[in-house]
Amino acid sequence: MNSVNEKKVAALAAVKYVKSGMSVGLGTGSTAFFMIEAIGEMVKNGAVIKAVATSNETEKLATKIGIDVITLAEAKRLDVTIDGADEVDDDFQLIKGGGGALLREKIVAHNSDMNIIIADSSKSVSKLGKFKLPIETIPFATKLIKIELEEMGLSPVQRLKGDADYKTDENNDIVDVDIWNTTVKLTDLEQKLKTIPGIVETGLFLTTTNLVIIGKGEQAIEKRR
Ligand SMILES: O=C[C@H](O)[C@H](O)[C@H](O)COP(=O)(O)O
Repeated sequence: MNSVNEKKVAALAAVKYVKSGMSVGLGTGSTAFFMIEAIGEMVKNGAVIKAVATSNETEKLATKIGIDVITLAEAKRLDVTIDGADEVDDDFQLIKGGGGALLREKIVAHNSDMNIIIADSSKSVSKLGKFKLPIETIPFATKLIKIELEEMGLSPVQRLKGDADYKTDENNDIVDVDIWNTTVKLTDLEQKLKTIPGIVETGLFLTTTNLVIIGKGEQAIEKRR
């Protein structure tokens, strides 16, 4: 079975945790797409769902299919958030932000009672870091941050869109770094990166995930923290 179908299998298994009356965080990306579609179906069938979107792209899609999108301030707290990941390890640690949505995703995850990560089997890894770690930076500081990241041995590359700098929904830059060979513990690395002024957020999600659902063939494999 190809990864697209595995994404759908995982997404549909996750949507079973969504009940009418809940406030739901909607993730971003090609796996989250199937979850948003399925929640749209629930709404069509009468479920009352209030949703907070983790990106402009997700907001557009959710609104188009009739999901009531509210602000995080209006929701205050979310019952559950369902989101994808670029990599997930056996300790429920993630790399996210391949699609540039890591900042809002991390804020929404932080404000959710339950966080479910959905992914196809290719995203499940024993060690994070084959996927480059996205770091969101303030444009004023990006060039100098890149120098610091270079000195840390992280081989930073600023993300581009065509010939121009890639911009996030918050109009920030993304610098992708290579953490595969880093000897620093991920929690320490995260802490260190966050002390550099101008780094807004990293795509390391180390503590927020409660449940991982991996689509493997026709099966949805659930792993609870
Ligand atoms: O910025 C994007 C998000 O973190 C996505 O959830 C992540 O990149 C996974 O996306 P996809 O499901 O398309 O592989």
